[in-house]
Amino acid sequence: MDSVKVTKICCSGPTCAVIALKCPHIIVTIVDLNQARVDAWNSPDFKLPIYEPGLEEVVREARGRNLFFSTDVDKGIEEADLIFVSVNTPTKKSGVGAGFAADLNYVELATRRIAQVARTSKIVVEKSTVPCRTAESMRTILEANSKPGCRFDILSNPEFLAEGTAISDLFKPDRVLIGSLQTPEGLSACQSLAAVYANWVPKDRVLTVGLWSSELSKLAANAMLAQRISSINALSAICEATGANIDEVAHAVGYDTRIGPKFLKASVGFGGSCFQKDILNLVYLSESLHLPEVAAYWRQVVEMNEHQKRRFSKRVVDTMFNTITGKRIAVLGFAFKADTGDTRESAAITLIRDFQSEKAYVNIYDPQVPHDQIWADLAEASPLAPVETIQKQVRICSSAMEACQDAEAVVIATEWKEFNDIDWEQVYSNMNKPAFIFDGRLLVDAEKLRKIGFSVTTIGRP
Ligand SMILES: NC(=O)C1=CN([C@@H]2O[C@H](COP(=O)(O)OP(=O)(O)OC[C@H]3O[C@@H](n4cnc5c(N)ncnc54)[C@H](O)[C@@H]3O)[C@@H](O)[C@H]2O)C=CC1
Ligand SMILES: O=C(O)[C@H]1O[C@H](OP(=O)(O)OP(=O)(O)OC[C@H]2O[C@@H](n3ccc(=O)[nH]c3=O)[C@H](O)[C@@H]2O)[C@H](O)[C@@H](O)[C@@H]1O
Repeated sequence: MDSVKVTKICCSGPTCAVIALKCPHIIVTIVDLNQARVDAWNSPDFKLPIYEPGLEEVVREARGRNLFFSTDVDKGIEEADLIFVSVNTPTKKSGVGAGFAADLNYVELATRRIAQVARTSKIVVEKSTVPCRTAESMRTILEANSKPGCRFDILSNPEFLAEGTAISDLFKPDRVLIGSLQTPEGLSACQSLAAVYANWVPKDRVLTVGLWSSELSKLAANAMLAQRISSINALSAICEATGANIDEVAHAVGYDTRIGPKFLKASVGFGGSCFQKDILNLVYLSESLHLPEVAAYWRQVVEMNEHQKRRFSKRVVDTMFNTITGKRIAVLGFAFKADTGDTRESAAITLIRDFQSEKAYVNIYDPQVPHDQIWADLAEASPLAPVETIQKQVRICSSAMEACQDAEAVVIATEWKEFNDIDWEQVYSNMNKPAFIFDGRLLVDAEKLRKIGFSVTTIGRP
């Protein structure tokens, strides 16, 4: 069966901006219901809705050439041969599976829209991270609502990029995974999408597998990445209690080629929009399949992460003579990792909430996170606290130096490189004494800071 040559794509997000850049012969329209987001994508001065290194250059080159942004979802659907569904799939907050299951409402609404609007055959690509066998539901919805002569082929093509390195991940992916039904039509649709990636991804990096394997591989990859972090963080607690050094342990362990050195950095806890959500999704899936031991195994990865955050806040309080009431703490970094403005599930939010509940004053500085985002996150983290109370306890600062002024302690919550270049002597002279530093990211040179006079506490070191 001949595969369809894709000439028009409709989708959302950085992935499709890169497809447009690499495939000038394909018209790519990114559609989103959110007008403010689309306006930002289209803004004349390239004030894009997300901060992502390298993204602006991609959009500058392709926008208006073969890359377009629009809220006209229906037109986007109608004109495309291939549609990526990359809508949000957050953890459900209520109803069946609340707190664990993925909320598939947005995927279903987008799918129904495609069925309703399409007048010609389409390849529909599931890009969102979804539970195993979601493509089956999408196919049922599409087929039950399709117009005569219209056929839909569903593919799974999970996204593996990480925030902060999205553009380089997309330019040089470890692999592109495409799952399809193993029917002639399914395999042909798979070839159509593979041909798009072939414009810049070497053939041996495009893996084609069955639909369900592809869906599950995405959850599996995130679960195993997060599991490495929880493993190293669990070991960091043993280091603190024994005198071992977690960096040395990670280095020694990672030298084994079977284990490898990446993703073994101990931290105050992983954050981000996906690790927790996807593991909980896997936990729910396992429970639904009557596999309680499997569910418990994966759940522990998230529980260890919660434990790591709590352990860190407690160490701050313990070290500061068992009370931080009325003390000023500077929190450097609010994003869930460096090189992103994203704060979803950021460990900083939990730490600050803990400091607030100890009645400390908190100064926050992050080079990328907008101030109103910080306020919104803090309000959501403490729903019972009146806004005025939060505002009395917290100050958002526009530099690290300002945040550290008159503080008793500095907490490094995000590994922004610029925190290494801070004039620590100056910080020391501006702080109350004894001046404490708590490095939740293994970022700063503890010995150098001790020489200045700081009392330094680092994750995974005694
Ligand atoms: N953020 C990331 O780095 C990664 C995200 N993913 C997955 O990709 C999916 C999307 O994640 P994000 O981009 O972070 O979510 P997001 O919440 O930032 O963006 C989703 C967008 O979809 C739009 N939308 C919702 N329903 C729509 C509809 N019916 N029609 C058109 N637009 C609609 C929303 O307005 C929103 O702008 C999730 O399933 C996530 O797990 C996978 C890998 C990486
Ligand atoms: O599905 C997703 O959304 C994405 O989730 C992660 O990407 P992301 O969350 O953007 O960022 P990571 O670099 O994975 O970092 C996640 C968290 O783990 C922390 N981390 C990471 C690595 C490490 O060694 N130690 C550690 O604490 C980071 O600071 C951060 O808080 C995966 O790395 C991507 O492959 C995946 O596509």
